[in-house]
Amino acid sequence: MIEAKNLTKVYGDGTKALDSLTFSSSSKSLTLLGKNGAGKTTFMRILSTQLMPTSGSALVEGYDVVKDAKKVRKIVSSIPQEAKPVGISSPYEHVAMYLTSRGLSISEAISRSRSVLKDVGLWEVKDKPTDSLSGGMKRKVFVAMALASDAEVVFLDEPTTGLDPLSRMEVWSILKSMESKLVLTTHYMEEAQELADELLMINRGKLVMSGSPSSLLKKFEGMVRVEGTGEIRVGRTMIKYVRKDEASYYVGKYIIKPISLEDLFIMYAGDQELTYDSS
Ligand SMILES: Nc1ncnc2c1ncn2[C@@H]1O[C@H](COP(=O)(O)OP(=O)(O)OP(=O)(O)O)[C@@H](O)[C@H]1O
Repeated sequence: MIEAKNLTKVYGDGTKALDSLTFSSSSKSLTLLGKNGAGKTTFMRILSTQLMPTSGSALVEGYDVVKDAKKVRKIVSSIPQEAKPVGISSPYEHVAMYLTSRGLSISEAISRSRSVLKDVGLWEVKDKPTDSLSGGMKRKVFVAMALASDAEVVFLDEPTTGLDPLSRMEVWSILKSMESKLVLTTHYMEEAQELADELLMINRGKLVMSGSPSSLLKKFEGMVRVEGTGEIRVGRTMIKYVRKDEASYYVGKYIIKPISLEDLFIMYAGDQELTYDSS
């Protein structure tokens, strides 16, 4: 269970990254969505005890992230967005050392590292210095660490950024097979669709909406997206949402796309108050 009550974070330079965020979730897999700078990483860092809130409270599995920080650290594993491997150490050393630092015996750490490195497809490069691996493979080292941790709650900040489409799908299937609860951030809407039981959308540190992908997409039920015309502007693209039975009018002249989480993002992640236009 993840709970936040009036959670606020003001950084030293006065930036208010979280603004009285109140939210609770008992989902197995929670995905945080929001524009760059919305406050997702700040929220994850507070939940995983890497950052102190300015005010308000947050609980992970019932433990307060400030008062019970040591207990929280025992049950969570966190892979930050900016995580960089130690270049001279191998994937195998990364995973095994991480596990021993979490209190596993050396023999347990060795056997679990071996099995996880096979699972994530890093077995053939397990003894190479991570410096010599590709960017995507380096990212997978951290996925392997999270997977191996067996933590009750695993926080992953943009876990598949930089991975090729096949590797990304492999990582999704690994994450789905994990028993741990997952809290992740992503800018890939297919990833959110694939992994999230529940979405939390944040804008300027405030909760915009939360719910299952299917319940949130009900807002667009019976509609399609038309690109090339309309009032909504995303960069140079003009968009509107019309009812499916009106779509035939646009066929051949405009691009018509089925509704996806991207549309939820377009409509709600920013500051604009947008409305459906079916004229
Ligand atoms: N150490 C810091 N000092 C000052 N401001 C910060 C610091 N870290 C983040 N911020 C600011 O806090 C706000 C929220 O940042 P945060 O990293 O939480 O956003 P985010 O939603 O994770 O963004 P992204 O999707 O780009 O990773 C932004 O305005 C950011 O510039």
